[in-house]
Amino acid sequence: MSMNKFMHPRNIYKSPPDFKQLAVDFPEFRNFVQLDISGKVSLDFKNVESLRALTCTLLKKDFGLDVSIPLTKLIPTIPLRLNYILWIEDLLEVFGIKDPVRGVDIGTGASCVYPLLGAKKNGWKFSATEIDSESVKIALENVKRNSLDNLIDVLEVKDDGLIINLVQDSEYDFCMCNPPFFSNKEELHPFFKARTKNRPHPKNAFVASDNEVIASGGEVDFITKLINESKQLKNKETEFCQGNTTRWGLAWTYEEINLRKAVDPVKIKSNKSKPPVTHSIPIENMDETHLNKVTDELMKMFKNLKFLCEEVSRNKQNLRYFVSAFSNTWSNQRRKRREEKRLNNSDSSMEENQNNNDEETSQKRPREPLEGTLMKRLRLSSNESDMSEVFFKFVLSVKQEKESVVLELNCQPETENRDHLYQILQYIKNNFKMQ
Ligand SMILES: C[S@@+](CC[C@H](N)C(=O)[O-])C[C@H]1O[C@@H](n2cnc3c(N)ncnc32)[C@H](O)[C@@H]1O
Repeated sequence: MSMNKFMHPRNIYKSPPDFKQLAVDFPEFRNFVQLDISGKVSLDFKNVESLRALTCTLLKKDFGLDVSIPLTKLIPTIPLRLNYILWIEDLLEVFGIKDPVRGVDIGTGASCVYPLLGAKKNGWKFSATEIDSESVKIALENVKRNSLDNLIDVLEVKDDGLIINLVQDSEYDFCMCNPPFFSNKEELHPFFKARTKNRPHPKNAFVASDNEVIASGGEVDFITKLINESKQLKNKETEFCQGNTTRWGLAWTYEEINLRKAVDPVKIKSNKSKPPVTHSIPIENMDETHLNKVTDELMKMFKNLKFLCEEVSRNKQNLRYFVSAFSNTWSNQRRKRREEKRLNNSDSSMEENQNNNDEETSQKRPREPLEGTLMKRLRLSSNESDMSEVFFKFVLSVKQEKESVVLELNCQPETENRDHLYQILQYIKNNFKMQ
């Protein structure tokens, strides 16, 4: 739950749910928790039934929703789904749209989670589309069980258009979508889309039917199709859309309105109070390739430092990344190198000793320092291997200016440490070599 600080400021799950209290209050949840000898209650996130129990219990406790989802269908993570609803609330506020609000949810799934949340929490009306007939049936039952059929229409659709048929004769204030993320079965592997092999293993079990998460062309084609359809509907009432798989949100409008006024998930994460740490790399005869050359060099450096680097946004003049470090791999580099060199030397002479069984040489080397050296090596390697917890996280912007590329580093509030930021920038300055 260390990622909770990334959540929307109004997300009630910024403080993790109290599993103990949930187990006391909800017997159906109690069956899935473990109690250790210290009295701590935990949940096995790798178990799909436990995840379903958590989802259904949170929906019941926090929204009064009674939802049933078969284990063969996508089990929505409620804190993330709530994030998107809150984001839409913010966008509607920017547009000045108040009751009655009417939206479309494309691919609502068996849970019908977004319409149920939006209708119950805010009284929004929804047209919820779904291509999978089994999911449509279950979604309809979920809507009915919660007496929300006056607000939510679940529509079974064909794969012949996402909103084009829907929006022909009705008006909507927004259109949202959590698209099928993958384009084929191979992509279901957790590392397929990872930009680095260092990405930690997912902590949660993943279950969904193939149709729910696979569509020809994956999320990019799905959203491209949606954008193209929305262009055709430009003068109709399509205001914005959200596409989301890995917590990325995409919103657009044809109105003269600055969507940035709404809560920007990236802005939430960056540190607004302190200015970024910056460094300017002078470039002679700047052209459009230089920005990429600089970022390529930075990525190589970050790979050496075992950082996890995720691109957040990209345009011709500006690239932005979230960078996570899992231990301090950047400071005292010279000392670490010296240490390693010394270890290597001592290792090779130790091998020589063993191979040659040269009594004289072995007598020259006392035992004590050797043990000390081995211990140091253990400490170094254990420092570097734990990828499960983020040690330090920052935002890196790489901006092309007239005769330079400017780097801006900014702390993420949850691991705020300006010293780390200065040290990492110093490491970059010391090691940056433009090819
Ligand atoms: C990733 S799931 C999202 C389900 C749910 N909205 C959620 O967030 O948990 C994508 C859903 O889109 C549906 N889908 C795929 N193609 C579609 C299409 N052309 N029109 C409507 N729904 C579609 C899938 O069946 C699946 O239920």
